[in-house]
Parts: sequence; structure tokens; C-alpha cells
Amino acid sequence: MIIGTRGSQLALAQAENVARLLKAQGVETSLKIIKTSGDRFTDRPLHAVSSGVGAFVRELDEVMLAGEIDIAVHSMKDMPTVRPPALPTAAVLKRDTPFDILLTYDGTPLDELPEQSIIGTSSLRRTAQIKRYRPDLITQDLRGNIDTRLRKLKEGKYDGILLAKAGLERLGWELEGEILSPDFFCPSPNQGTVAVVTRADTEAEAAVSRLDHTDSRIATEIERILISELGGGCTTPIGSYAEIKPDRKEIHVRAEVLSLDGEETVGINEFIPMAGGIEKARELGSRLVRMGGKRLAEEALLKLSRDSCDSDDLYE
Ligand SMILES: NCc1[nH]cc(CCC(=O)O)c1CC(=O)O
Repeated sequence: MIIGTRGSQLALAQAENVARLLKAQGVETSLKIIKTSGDRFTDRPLHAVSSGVGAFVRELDEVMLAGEIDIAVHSMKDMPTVRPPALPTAAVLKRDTPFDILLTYDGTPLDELPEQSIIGTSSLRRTAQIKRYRPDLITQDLRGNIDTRLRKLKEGKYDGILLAKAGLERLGWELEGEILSPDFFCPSPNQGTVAVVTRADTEAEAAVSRLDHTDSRIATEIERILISELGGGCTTPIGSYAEIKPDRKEIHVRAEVLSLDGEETVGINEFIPMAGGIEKARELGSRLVRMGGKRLAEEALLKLSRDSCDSDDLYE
């Protein structure tokens, strides 16, 4: 069976991990690197190449529908919610660390950074959250894949940068940094989770489905449901995080929408029962709308031109 992957270091590490997990089940695979247009034209904004969020995922979908690959591996947070019915997510892998990490030039923790320190990120969510937490800091755009970002930090262009911890873990890079609490830095929906896609009713689907991790599937589904009524997509700062408690009786759910400047927030933070959790998450999603979450998301959307639809999520 052929695993299709993008050529970035992170994508390769994720695909190689799936190959290893399948091999442990006696399934042999080979990797095929697919150059997506998003990878080819890195000098142009992604929305000018393909249509924004999910572009990488869509291109791998096409290659899979054409039969050139059997398995595709994605960072689940980059996958659009609406999926081709012929391409099921056969496995949601056990989640890695879902949180953001702050790496600083000289190891200073967030609370001790001097005023006006420069923090690099291109994610609207991270920008709004850092402005809310430390309005005195300055945020600046930071593009590129993970190694480019780390290089820019080392060069001293930023006092700190924000990343998903999971990316560093998968690359095996153990860097000193500060894990940010989801109470202040609610992660992107599905952050830290890898999804594996196949064609429906294939041998690949049967093999991959053995890698599925039930609780990670449930948590990621709940995160999507919580924010499903908000709209806004990549152009609004939205976080959503579901944490299944060890006794599997309760789920701690957090979700929030922020204004671009982080000054306004609409959010929920509560425990719901595991039984009936999906239904309860729908209710909470509607509550977020009633609390003004949709209005906030729409306002953010209006403030941004279509061209600034760029989150970290598009560039890694
Ligand atoms: N496209 C961004 C992206 N997609 C997945 C990860 C990290 C791993 C993950 O969250 O699964 C990242 C990097 C980041 O946000 O810093």
C-alpha cells in the first residue's frame, strides 16, 4: 500500500510514524511524496494558489481518488470539516500534546518577558490570545515551516515564538519552552492529532482502522461540534479543546471566540458527561452563538480582507 504525504519535515515524520504503526500490524507500505501547489508556490499566498484552508488536504484527496495513493496522513487540525464521502477518516491516532508552546530567545517565561517584547506567530488565534494575556507585547507575522521559524527565533528577529508542541514532539526536537495552559491559550480544534484517510471499502481502510484511538476520535469530534455553528473558518480566532477525564465519565470542554485584538472573548469552560456528550456539545455550540460568539466571528471576518486569510495552520 502507498502512503501519500507532503514533503515537509512534519508531514514526513507523521507519515513515517503511520508506516511504522502499520508495519507493527504486519502491513507493508511505501511512501510517495506528493508536491501540492501550496508547496510549489511558497512565494505566493496560499489562497492565490488554491483555495485557502484545506488546500493541501484537498490535493492529496484528488491524488487518492485517482488511485495513485492508498493512504494519506494529515494533521487533523488542517482538515476542513466537510469531507468527500468516498474518503473516510479510517483512523484518528492517539493524540499527542494538544497545547501551544512558547519558545523564547533567552528562555524567559511569558510572565517575565519585558514590555514590548516581540512575539512571532501568524495564527489569528494565538495573536488574539497573547494580546489578551499580555496587551503590552507586540505580535509579528511569522511564516514558514517549523525549522524556518526556529531559525528566525535564533537569529534574534523575535523575543519569542508560538508553536504547537505536537509538531516539535513529532520531529523529535526537545526544546526548552513553556507549555501554555488551555485556560488562557485554548488550542485550535484538533490540534495535536493526526488523522489517516483512505478510500472507502478498501483493504487500506480495514488495515488503518485498527490504528483508531476511540477517545481521540470522540474528543476531536466534540471540538468540531462545539464551534460548528460559529462560521468564520480560518479567518477568525477560535479555540476548541475537549479533554476526556481519566475515569472516562466526564469531558472537560473549553471553546472560545476572540476579537482580533483579544479584547473581547466569548467562551465556555465546563464539564459534560461522557454519555450523551455529543448532544451536550451541540447545545454548548448553540450557547456560544447565543452568547455572541457568531457576532464576534463575523466582526473579525469583516475586519479582515479575504487576502489575510492566513493562519499558522496554512503554512506548515
Ligand atoms: N499547519 C499548522 C500545523 N498543523 C499541525 C501542526 C502541529 C501539529 C498538530 O497540531 O497536529 C501545525 C504547526 C503549528 O500550529 O505550530
